[in-house]
Amino acid sequence: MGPIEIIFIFAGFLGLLIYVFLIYNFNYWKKRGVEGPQPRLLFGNFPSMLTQSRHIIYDVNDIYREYKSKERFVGVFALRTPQLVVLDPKLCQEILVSNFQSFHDNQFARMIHKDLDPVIALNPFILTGSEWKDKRAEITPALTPNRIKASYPIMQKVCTRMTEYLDVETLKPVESGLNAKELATKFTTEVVANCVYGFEAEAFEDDECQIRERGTKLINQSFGTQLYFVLAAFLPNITNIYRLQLVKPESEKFFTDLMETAIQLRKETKSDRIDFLNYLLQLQEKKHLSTLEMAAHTMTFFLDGFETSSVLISNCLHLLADHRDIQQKLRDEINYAFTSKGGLSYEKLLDLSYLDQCINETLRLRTPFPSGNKLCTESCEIRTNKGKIINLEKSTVVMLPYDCFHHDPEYYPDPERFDPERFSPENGGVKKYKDMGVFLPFGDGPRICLGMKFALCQSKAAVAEIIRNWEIAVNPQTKPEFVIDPKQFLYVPEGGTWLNFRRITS
Ligand code: HEM
Repeated sequence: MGPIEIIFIFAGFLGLLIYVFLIYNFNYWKKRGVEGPQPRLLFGNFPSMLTQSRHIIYDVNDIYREYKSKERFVGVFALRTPQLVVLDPKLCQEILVSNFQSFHDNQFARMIHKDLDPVIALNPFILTGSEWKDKRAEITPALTPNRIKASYPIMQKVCTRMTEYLDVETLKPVESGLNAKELATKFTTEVVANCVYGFEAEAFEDDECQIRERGTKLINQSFGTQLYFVLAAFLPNITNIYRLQLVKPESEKFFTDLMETAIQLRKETKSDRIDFLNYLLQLQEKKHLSTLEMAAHTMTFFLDGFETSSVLISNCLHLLADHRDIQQKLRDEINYAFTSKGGLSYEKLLDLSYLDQCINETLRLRTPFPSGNKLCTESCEIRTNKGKIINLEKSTVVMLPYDCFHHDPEYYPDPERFDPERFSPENGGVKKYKDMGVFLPFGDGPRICLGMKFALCQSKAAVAEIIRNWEIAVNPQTKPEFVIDPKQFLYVPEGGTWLNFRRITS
């Protein structure tokens, strides 16, 4: 046998091995009697994970629509790894709330290692088991309604700064309009920097604002990291064998230095502002936290807080710009509550029922986190539609497709329509949908979003400020159809949201 033949035989053998490796798991769900779509070689049931030709939630929606009338859940393959997709909101509620002890961790926890990435590993979203419980309890008092109320004057100041910024920007002869997401991110960066670090980020003054840039690029997005995530989808155990540092060392240093400066400044100025930093300093004294631990706490606020809320704000502005009648109705409500002396007080802001409806309808239609991926932490039994009991193995990833529930005509008639009336008090308000388990923008149960009230407050403050002062319209540069950007994890449109602003008050 010559060398060419040997190479051919070797290549054929290797090809066969890879083929067997890719498909040998594909009968995993069949063996257990769980229905589901046929996986494709290499791609499994979520081809978009590899091709990135569309956002993965579109693949999930296709499966949901095909199976939801037949099954409570289906077995799928993320490339080659078995996962369960929940189709029944009642089962979703069980996983999030009543059977929480069997699903208390997030899948993402597998990817992060405390010794390598301490600034993000202490985020409650990442933490697992009792460590999660302790850190969540530690951070919860920082986000009580009283503390949010105390931060509201800061938000109002940032609102004024945003209007000044818009006054200047809208004078510029730019045909493309303004990028709503950019505007919203400037706003949330400034609010979070002020509330967390106690100083200004100068996000409106500086297009290359350091805090924002560093925050957005905190997780290394190199080709190597992306490859690691894809490999982890093929071979989940790789995260135990080869551990990758996700945060660049210079970014970690930037945020710990920032924390040190913030602490020093607060001690020097002896400010008694009841903000997040004030709470952290009390916590540091009580629990002797290191600067790194303090920085990790601020990262929780920062990472979870600025991007998600800016997605909500920009999507809400987009929908309002597209529905001028709803925009005007909202403006009337805001103007009625606004007084020239006190502006829009915290209590009044939270009392604006139509604003609340518009925000909830945006969260339904364009859910920033379109799904939740939970880990089965303790094997348990789940029941199929026909009453058959399936034993779910420990470590199985369970996908909760929030976006699919939010777009299901069975729960929301004419689901693609932006209709804030769905959430009116006369129609049962948001409670009706929460009770049905079909309104989940913030998740539910013991792990429900910790910053929900803060997020709603800052988002409402920004939307109210803009709608009161500006008439907004969609600029033609915005794509007519909202297609989620496949390269983003959150719900943002391809091509961005571009809006025209016309001043109505001076
Ligand atoms: C519109 C804005 C936001 C949305 C849509 C959102 C959504 C979510 C969702 C879906 C989860 C997962 C819940 C689950 O596991 O079931 C979550 C968790 C979390 N969020 Fe938010 N979030 C937002 C803003 C914020 C803000 C402003 C903060 C901090 C100030 C924050 C802090 C957290 C934390 C710490 C967790 C982890 C909770 C835990 O695992 O115990 N979020 N959020």
